[in-house]
Amino acid sequence: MAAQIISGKEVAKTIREELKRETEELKKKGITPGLTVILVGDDPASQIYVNMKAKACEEIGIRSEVIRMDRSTSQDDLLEEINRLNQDVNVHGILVQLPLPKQIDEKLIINAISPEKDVDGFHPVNVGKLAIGENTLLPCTPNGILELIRQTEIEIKGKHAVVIGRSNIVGKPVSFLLLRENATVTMTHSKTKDLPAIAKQADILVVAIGKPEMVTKEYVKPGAIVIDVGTNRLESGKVVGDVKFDEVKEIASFITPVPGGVGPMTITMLLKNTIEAAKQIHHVK
Ligand SMILES: NC(=O)C1=CN([C@@H]2O[C@H](COP(=O)(O)OP(=O)(O)OC[C@H]3O[C@@H](n4cnc5c(N)ncnc54)[C@H](OP(=O)(O)O)[C@@H]3O)[C@@H](O)[C@H]2O)C=CC1
Ligand SMILES: Nc1nc(=O)c2c([nH]1)NC[C@@H]1CN(c3ccc(C(=O)N[C@@H](CCC(=O)O)C(=O)O)cc3)C=[N+]21
Repeated sequence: MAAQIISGKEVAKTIREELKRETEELKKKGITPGLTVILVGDDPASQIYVNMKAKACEEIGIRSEVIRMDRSTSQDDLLEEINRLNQDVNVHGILVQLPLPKQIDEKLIINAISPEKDVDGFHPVNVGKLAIGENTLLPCTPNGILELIRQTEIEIKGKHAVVIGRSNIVGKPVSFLLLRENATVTMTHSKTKDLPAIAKQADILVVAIGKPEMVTKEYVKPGAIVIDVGTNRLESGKVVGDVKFDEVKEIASFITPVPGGVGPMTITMLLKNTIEAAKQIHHVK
C-alpha cells in the first residue's frame, strides 16, 4: 500500500497560526520578538532561504532584519557585527546563514553568538545541553523532523531509527533528539559499510546527505517512516530530496515530500525559537 504523505507545509501552517497568537500576546506585554539574519555573500540558495525566513517572520508579527554583508567581509568585521547584536536588547535571535565564505571560520562565528540568542541551536553550549538532556533552544531542522514524526502518531519509544548523515546541523542533533525520545539510534555516514542493509533495518529512516535521490527502495524496510531532509536544486531548477520519492512511497508507511516536507518545518521552528528566546530574555513564562 502506498505511503501516507506527511505534509510539512500543512503542519507548519497550523503551528504558525499558534505562534502568531503567541506573538500577539507578547506584544501586549510590550515585547516584540526580533530576529536578525546575517547573510555574507551572494550565494543564490542562501538568498532564497533568507528571504523565506524574513517573509515567515513578517507573517506572524516577528520583527525581522536581514544584514547583508559583502562576500569579501573579514572575520573581524563579522565578529564585530555579532557583538553588537549580542548587546542589542531588541534582538532576541541571531542567525548567521551558512555556509560562510572561506576566509571566515564558521566555528569561531558560531561560538561568538550569545547562546541565549542562538536560535539555530548551533552554539556548543546549546549542543552540549541537548546532548546531556537539558532544556535549551533546539536546532530547527531536527526539532521540525521530530514534530513531523509525531504527526504519524506512531510511538518513537523502542523503535529503531537510522540516521544517514552526521552533520552538526542535521544528522548529529536529530540523533540526539531521537535518542531522547527513547528510539534505538544508528548513525551512519559516508564511511559506513553496506549502508542499504543497515538502512533497511530502520523503523524510522532519516536521510540528510545532500545526494539527489540516492536512497532507493533497496534502503527501505516496507512500512518504515521515511523523513527526507535533502534539498537539492538540480540544474533544471527543480528541487529534489535525497530519497527517490516515487519508488519509496510505494513501500513506506509515511514519507515526507521535497519540497513541502522538512523545509517549511525548519523555518517554523526558527520562529518558535525566536519567540522562546524573547520569552527567556524578558523572563516571561
Ligand atoms: N530542509 C531543511 O530545512 C534543510 C535541508 N538540508 C539539506 O539536507 C542535506 C544534508 O545537509 P547537511 O547535513 O548540512 O550536509 P553535510 O554536507 O554537512 O553532511 C552530509 C552528511 O552526509 C554524509 N554522506 C555524504 N555522502 C554520503 C553517502 N554516499 N553515503 C552515506 N552518507 C553520506 C556525510 O558523511 P561524512 O560525514 O562521512 O562526510 C555527512 O555526514 C542537504 O541536501 C541540505 O541541503 C540541510 C539543512 C536544513
Ligand atoms: N545558519 C543556518 N541555519 C539554517 O537553518 C540553514 C543554514 N544556515 N543554511 C542552509 C540550510 C538549509 N535550510 C533550509 C531551510 C528551509 C528550507 C525550505 O523551506 N525549503 C522549502 C522550499 C525549497 C525550495 O523551493 O527551494 C521546502 O522544502 O519546501 C530548505 C532548507 C536552512 N539552513
